Amino acid sequence: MSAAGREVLVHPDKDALARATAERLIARLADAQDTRGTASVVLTGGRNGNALLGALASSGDRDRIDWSRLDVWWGDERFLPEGDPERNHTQAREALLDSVPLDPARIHVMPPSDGPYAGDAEAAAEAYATELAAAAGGNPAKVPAFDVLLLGVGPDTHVASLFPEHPALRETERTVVGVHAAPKPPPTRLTLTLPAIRAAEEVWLLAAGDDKADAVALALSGPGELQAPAAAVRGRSRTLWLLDHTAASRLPATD
Ligand SMILES: O=C1O[C@H](COP(=O)(O)O)[C@@H](O)[C@H](O)[C@H]1O
Repeated sequence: MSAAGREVLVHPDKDALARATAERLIARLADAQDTRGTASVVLTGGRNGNALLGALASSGDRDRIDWSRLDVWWGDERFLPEGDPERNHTQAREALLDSVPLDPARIHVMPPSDGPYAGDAEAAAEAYATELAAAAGGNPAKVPAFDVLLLGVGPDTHVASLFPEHPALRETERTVVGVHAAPKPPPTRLTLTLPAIRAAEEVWLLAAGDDKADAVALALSGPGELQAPAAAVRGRSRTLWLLDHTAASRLPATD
């Protein structure tokens, strides 16, 4: 199925979606490493992102990825103290990162709220932007050309921490910004901006379950970008919507 340049793949249920996406990601990252020596992935938080990481951890193929040559970044983070169970980093560690031999220097965590940027989300965002720019290798986008950037889709169509009608969505210069008064807790967050997301080679959006069906239908119906952030993201070479049957159930029927 294709919707305005996007590919839409539908899996039977949430578990099948997580397993199939894990295998797809292993193949994509291993291929990048065969070609270039290294690979990069941008992780998402949320239920589907964590289910994917769990499926990666339990895949028999997982060591086709050379974990020591993988750069791991985040698309957004909840601005909370280090180790807080609601931080996307904490959840990713539990689901996958603590069980694979990653190079600690290649795990690029967004700063917590209790470190050197205590309580200052703007300073934390700037620090992450600096880290991205240092790894960009001359890319004018000031971020690396990520091989795969993963995004969960919220029930309101938010992706990363870009919420409908929020100021962060209008950002055209900075690659990372602080988000304040987010409609989903916690209210303070850090997020990649649209220009940073659109610098990725491939963007993969994940959605499963009935509470995502309206968001998926809206985002793929050609809405305004401020109204539906999920409609505003795309990869340079590929934009892939990876859904389960329930999340896809309100899309228009195709022949
Ligand atoms: O808060 C967040 O939510 C979104 C979507 O999460 P889900 O549980 O509704 O799938 C997630 O993509 C984002 O990274 C996270 O910070």
